[in-house]
Amino acid sequence: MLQVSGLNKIIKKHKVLKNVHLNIEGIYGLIGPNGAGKTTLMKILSSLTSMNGGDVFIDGKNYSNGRYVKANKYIGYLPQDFMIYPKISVYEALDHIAILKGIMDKKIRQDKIVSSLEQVNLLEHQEKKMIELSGGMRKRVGIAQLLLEEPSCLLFDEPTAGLDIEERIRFRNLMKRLGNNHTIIISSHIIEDIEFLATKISILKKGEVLFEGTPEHLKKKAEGKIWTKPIQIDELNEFILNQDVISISEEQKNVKIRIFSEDGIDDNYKLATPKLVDGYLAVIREGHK
Ligand SMILES: Nc1ncnc2c1ncn2[C@@H]1O[C@H](COP(=O)(O)OP(=O)(O)OP(=O)(O)O)[C@@H](O)[C@H]1O
Repeated sequence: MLQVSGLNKIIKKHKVLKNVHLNIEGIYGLIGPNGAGKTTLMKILSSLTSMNGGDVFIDGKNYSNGRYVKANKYIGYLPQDFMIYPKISVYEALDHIAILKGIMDKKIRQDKIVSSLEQVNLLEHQEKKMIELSGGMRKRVGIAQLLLEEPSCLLFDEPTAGLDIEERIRFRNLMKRLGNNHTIIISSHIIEDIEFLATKISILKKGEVLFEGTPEHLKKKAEGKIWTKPIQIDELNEFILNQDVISISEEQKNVKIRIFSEDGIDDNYKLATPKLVDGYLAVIREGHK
């Protein structure tokens, strides 16, 4: 359990995080528009940048001095793009990082590298050069180097961005598995990934927490606001222009549109069960008022 309390961050006189309070547990989805402060928060938690006041607790113990979080041993951060030492092998890269992390005993280092590679399914690729790896495999090496220190919390910043479909699914399953014995924070704009992974969600906008709760709780925020209606395919353009269409689905010759509206527009619209994306929209739009 990772708790953030009263955290503030000012960059160039601009308040990027404003009195942020979070109770982070399980697989925690951090979502919000561009510039909301998600990456900044992750960088603060992993000691890569400072803060302007606030406390960070892991299992009840405070690891902050008000300026920096000092919990490197417990918190591992995977940045958006992980690429190191392109010309050496995966094993050599991890060996080098392990030494930098202060694991000097060769046998201990070997055991830790093998165990980390096993956890990310890369043992059979240990001889490959970093440059020969796909984007998803590189990210898995990024996780393996975090696991060398056995952190209890893993932070992933837009982990599936840029991965092809199969890699994305593989990477998502790996994160799900790691969630069995780690607290994980995932920042992502890909709502399907959050839907698949997150057991708890927070929404950040302009540095403020607008929502924290379970996926079910978030869906409830859009109850009574999502409507569907079957239309003819040639009417679609007009509806897209004039209504707040969230998605469309094809049903035989008809197209069904889903729209966001505070009240039903006319009797032809039927109230629909909200999805996670609808709850997100409801919270973000409420935050506009
Ligand atoms: N080094 C910096 N100098 C100036 N402004 C910065 C710097 N780093 C972050 N910011 C500003 O802080 C705010 C939060 O940025 P941050 O990258 O944390 O947002 P984000 O939620 O991760 O966005 P995205 O979803 O686009 O990755 C933005 O307004 C950004 O412009």
